Amino acid sequence: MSRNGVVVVAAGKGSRMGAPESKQYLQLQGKPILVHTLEIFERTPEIEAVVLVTGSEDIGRCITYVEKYGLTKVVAVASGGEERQHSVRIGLERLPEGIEVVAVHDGVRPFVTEAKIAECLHKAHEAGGAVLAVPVKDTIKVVDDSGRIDSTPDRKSLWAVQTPQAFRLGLLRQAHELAVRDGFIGTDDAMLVERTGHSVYIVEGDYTNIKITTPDDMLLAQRLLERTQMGEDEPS
Ligand SMILES: Nc1ccn([C@@H]2O[C@H](COP(=O)(O)OP(=O)(O)OP(=O)(O)O)[C@@H](O)[C@H]2O)c(=O)n1
Ligand SMILES: C[C@](O)(CO)[C@H](O)COP(=O)(O)O
Repeated sequence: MSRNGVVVVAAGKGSRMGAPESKQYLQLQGKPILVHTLEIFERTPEIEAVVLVTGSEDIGRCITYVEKYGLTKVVAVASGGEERQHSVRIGLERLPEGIEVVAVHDGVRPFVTEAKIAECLHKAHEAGGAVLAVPVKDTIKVVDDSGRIDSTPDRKSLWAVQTPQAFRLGLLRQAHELAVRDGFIGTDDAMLVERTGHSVYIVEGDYTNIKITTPDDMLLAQRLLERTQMGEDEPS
């Protein structure tokens, strides 16, 4: 059996949510968003170890959640960095020996499915790097600083990427080292791996795998959770 781990990053401040506390700790049906996310990885048989990265002030409550919710796969709770990329790098250092493929997942994406996690891991074993993504539905414009539309890229080639993003561990570590060397900060891990020249592949995901970012997303998340619990439609 292949050995896979996940780094769940949850050290952000949630400024766009504008809530009194970081959004990963907001409650959805009586449980923090982050716990909903961690429970999915707990249930996913392909995942052996979970490293949770959070704010230094939240380490204590995360350890309490690990015990309270029986999150037996969590092997470390680490203190994150200034940017998401720094938090990922810190998490990579806390994985157990022998992990071959690591997934990186946002703590605020609580609707990813076990099946999509498995598909992403499988593709990363095969190709080195794979990310969940969905085809863009809107027409996208490139706009300059004055608000004038500069161009309209062909939608056929545009995908909105999500997490998990899975990579062979050595490759992702090398990509992070290169980014540090060059002073490069990216908004996802695939960007760092792309810079190494290694190919990263898309695995088609679900539109329901949202990143809870703004207050509107909380309303949607509530409805998605109800739907999941009622065993309604398949994810879209
Ligand atoms: N220094 C950081 C910044 C972000 N994250 C995590 O990365 C994920 C995606 O980031 P985002 O949605 O941008 O979260 P925030 O940075 O918290 O939000 P905002 O940009 O609105 O402040 C979140 O789970 C967040 O906690 C992190 O671990 N460390
Ligand atoms: C990694 C990510 O969730 C992929 O969509 C996204 O890039 C995170 O970006 P953010 O700026 O931290 O929201």
